[in-house]
Amino acid sequence: MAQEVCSLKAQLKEQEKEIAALKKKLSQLEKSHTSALELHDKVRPLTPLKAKLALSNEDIMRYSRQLLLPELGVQGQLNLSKTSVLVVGCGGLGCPLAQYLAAAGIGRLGLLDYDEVELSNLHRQVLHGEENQGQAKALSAANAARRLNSTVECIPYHLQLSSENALQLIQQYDIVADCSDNVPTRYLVNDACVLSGKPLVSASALRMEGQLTVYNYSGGPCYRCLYPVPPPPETVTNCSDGGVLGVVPGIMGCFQALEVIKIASGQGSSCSQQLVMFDAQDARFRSIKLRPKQAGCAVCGENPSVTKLVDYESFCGSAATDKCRKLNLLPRDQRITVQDYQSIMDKAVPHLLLDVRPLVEVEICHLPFSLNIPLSSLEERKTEHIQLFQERISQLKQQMAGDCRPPVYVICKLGNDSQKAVQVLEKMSGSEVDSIMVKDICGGLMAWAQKIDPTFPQY
Ligand SMILES: Nc1ncnc2c1ncn2[C@@H]1O[C@H](COP(=O)(O)OP(=O)(O)OP(=O)(O)O)[C@@H](O)[C@H]1O
Ligand SMILES: [Zn+2]
Repeated sequence: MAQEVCSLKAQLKEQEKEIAALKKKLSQLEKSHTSALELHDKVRPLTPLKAKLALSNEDIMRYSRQLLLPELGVQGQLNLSKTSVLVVGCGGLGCPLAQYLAAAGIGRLGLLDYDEVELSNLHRQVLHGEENQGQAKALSAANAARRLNSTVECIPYHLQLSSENALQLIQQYDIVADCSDNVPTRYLVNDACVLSGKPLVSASALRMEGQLTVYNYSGGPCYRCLYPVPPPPETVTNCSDGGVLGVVPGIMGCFQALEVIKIASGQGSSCSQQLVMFDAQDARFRSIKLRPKQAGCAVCGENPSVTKLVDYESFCGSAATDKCRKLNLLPRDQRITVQDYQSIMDKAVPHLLLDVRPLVEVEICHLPFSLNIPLSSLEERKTEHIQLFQERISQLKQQMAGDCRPPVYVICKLGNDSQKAVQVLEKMSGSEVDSIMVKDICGGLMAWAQKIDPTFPQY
């Protein structure tokens, strides 16, 4: 009887988890579906932007504080009203940028993003609110910008910028702002801007640092002039890996808005061939001169080899989204799934769970009984960590009957670092380490949260 009650309770718990996951999915689908009608999911030709000949009384009231600036004045304001800007990415940079461009009275704002709003976006993507979770970022940003200034024409594009649509889209705008977060998109936006002769105001933000420059403007270099070869994919970090303090993209997005406004109003930007770096730790901006436009540049040089858009994911060796950056370093038999690990836990099979994330992430959440040794410490063979690991293996051996190899399962956030850790452990010598059987848990803790335990925090 008691056994039956227990089993029913366990079944009920399982079904509750499934229901919670389904409810979440349903609400996200409903939100994006109801708003989908207004969204542009493909590129359509736009009607030309109507040029204002004079400011209305309402315009004068609304923009009075900036009209007073001799640097802007009435002509600058009229210039803003006839300028269109395409914002690529409505995330940490795109939100403040779009907010200030709308407030300043830019004529037309194209807001492009393939993604939907998530809770973890809200600390920095300030145009989106809690009620927008699950909604297309492009639409959420467009609605927020319209609330701020209904005279600005906002066009939401819920699509991924790609080699197929970039030229058609970018040709319809006067200025482009790159607010994306991945290398293939940066090259794509750059090449499309060079091929269509548009200035590109580009920024980035990570951890406590930001950068800004203006490409393809006033005879200055393009992105490829400076970075002809993409960086190795494993050296690139983004906000979901490295973290970012929300204010930092806030500052950099505002800075992008400033340069866009200066270009659009006619003052001009001084950031061509200039890289501005912001260090939030020291509260300091520094500026360095970049090399000039390169005659040998593949896209803007004298004999360009890139005359049309290419396959940027192959060129960079990485995906144009940060959603599927999954490495496959280990053979299948050296990896277990989160379901496999759940059954190991349920059956109480003796093993060691090694969590190789940095301590700061382990403090956010972790599975019970895991041993934390960050990947960097394993790579550097830090003596105290290796000793700790060996002690735990000895304990495990004592606990296990017979002479089979003690199993070590390695976990991280997404299943990339854990594979690297397996490779490091395999190369290690020493009697305790030699005898282990080490495997990686595919998809890491985020797969655990999605597939096994919906109450486990996703970060
Ligand atoms: N090729 C692309 N087409 C459309 N949108 C893009 C493209 N590449 C990147 N983006 C968008 O650019 C934005 C970058 O912003 P940011 O890095 O702040 O957001 P995020 O990807 O939501 O963050 P996180 O990495 O924390 O999940 C994202 O919303 C992303 O969807
Ligand atoms: Zn160039």
